[in-house]
Amino acid sequence: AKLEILEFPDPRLRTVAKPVEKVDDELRKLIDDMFETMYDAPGIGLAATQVDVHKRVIVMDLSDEKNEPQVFINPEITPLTEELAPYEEGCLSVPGFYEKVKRPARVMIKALDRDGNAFEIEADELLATCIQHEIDHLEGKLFVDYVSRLKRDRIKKKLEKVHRLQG
Ligand SMILES: O=C(O)C[C@@H](Cc1ccccc1)C(=O)SCC(=O)c1ccccc1
Ligand SMILES: [Zn+2]
Repeated sequence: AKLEILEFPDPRLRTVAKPVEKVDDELRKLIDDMFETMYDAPGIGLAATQVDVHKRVIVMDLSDEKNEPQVFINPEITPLTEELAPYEEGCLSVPGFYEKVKRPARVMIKALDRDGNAFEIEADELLATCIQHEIDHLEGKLFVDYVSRLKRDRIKKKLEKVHRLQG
């Protein structure tokens, strides 16, 4: 089922997600619903926090054909370089706004897959940017936290107005 995506400045987006205890069929149902929600948005990533489920689960698919789904459960990230790479990031929880964010260019990710098996991958380019953006969501952080307060307040005002008009 398609899930509702929370939008900034909803305070629930600031919740710190808890580790997954058990990778079971219930969790796999959530994962499938997250993929359906992400592909429909459309987006290339989605963290459980964004659909108001505060568990450390991320789904991603960077492919053009939308046929390379990736699942990261209880992800742990380690920067592999001090080099920072800039990227014009978007966010399904901050619709219509894009801001340049600098993040470590190469990272190591350790996580569980949808069957609960541990894996480890090295990421660079968009995969590195996106996984760091998603892990931020699990920590209650948003990409707007990296821009000036002035810019963040402008984005907040604009989205609050849109939400008021939506009633
Ligand atoms: O809010 C999210 O986590 C999803 C976000 C992920 C992300 C994109 C770009 C840089 C960092 C993180 C998005 O998917 S925003 C939408 C988007 O970027 C996109 C949508 C369709 C095709 C390609 C990109
Ligand atoms: Zn986001």
